[in-house]
Amino acid sequence: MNLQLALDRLTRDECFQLLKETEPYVDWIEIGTGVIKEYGMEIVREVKECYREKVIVADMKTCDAGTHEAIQAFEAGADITTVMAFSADQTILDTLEVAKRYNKQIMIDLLGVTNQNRLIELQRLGVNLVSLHFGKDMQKQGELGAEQLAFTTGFPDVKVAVAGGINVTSLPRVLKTNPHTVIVGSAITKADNPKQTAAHMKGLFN
Ligand SMILES: O=C(CO)[C@H](O)[C@H](O)COP(=O)(O)O
Repeated sequence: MNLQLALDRLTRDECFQLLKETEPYVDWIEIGTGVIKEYGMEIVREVKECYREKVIVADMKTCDAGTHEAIQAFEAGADITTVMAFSADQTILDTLEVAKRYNKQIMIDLLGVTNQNRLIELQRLGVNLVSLHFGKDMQKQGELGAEQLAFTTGFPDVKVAVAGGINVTSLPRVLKTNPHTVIVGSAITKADNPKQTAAHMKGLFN
């Protein structure tokens, strides 16, 4: 099981300071969508250069122009780039094709998808990595519940990453569902002691 640290709503310096402190406990590093919007692909390139042994996830949240955006992410050094599940099938197919060409991966973000039929379709298109994502704004009205966590049950061939306000309290409940990857952002990045929090959370994986 991987711990993916999501770097969102942070400056470049904050990203690198957080990585310096938490790197031993983190398996995958996500450059958040807002951080990419602020600093462009250059920050993906810089993080990969500093952390070559880590899996770098560029949270591009691509929903169109899939070929172009997947190439942008992989050329910058991302190992995985994200694509929204509601995108046209052609976008999903195009990004999968680019990933194959670069020997990299696509993570499909299920934000807003409530019908399992889309997951069936995605699997048929060749998708094998998804993120079960309870969005930042949805978190204002609740938290990732058992119903959302059960959404990918019955898809043993699909690797599932789980995201959305996961903290020290909710992590044990998430871990019980045996996800491939747990994505944690603010619980670590906004913690008084990010290093201690990352170490504690990673410790719960064992
Ligand atoms: O994709 C994201 C926001 O769009 C975040 O990466 C994801 O929600 C994890 O962050 P947090 O733990 O703060 O919710």
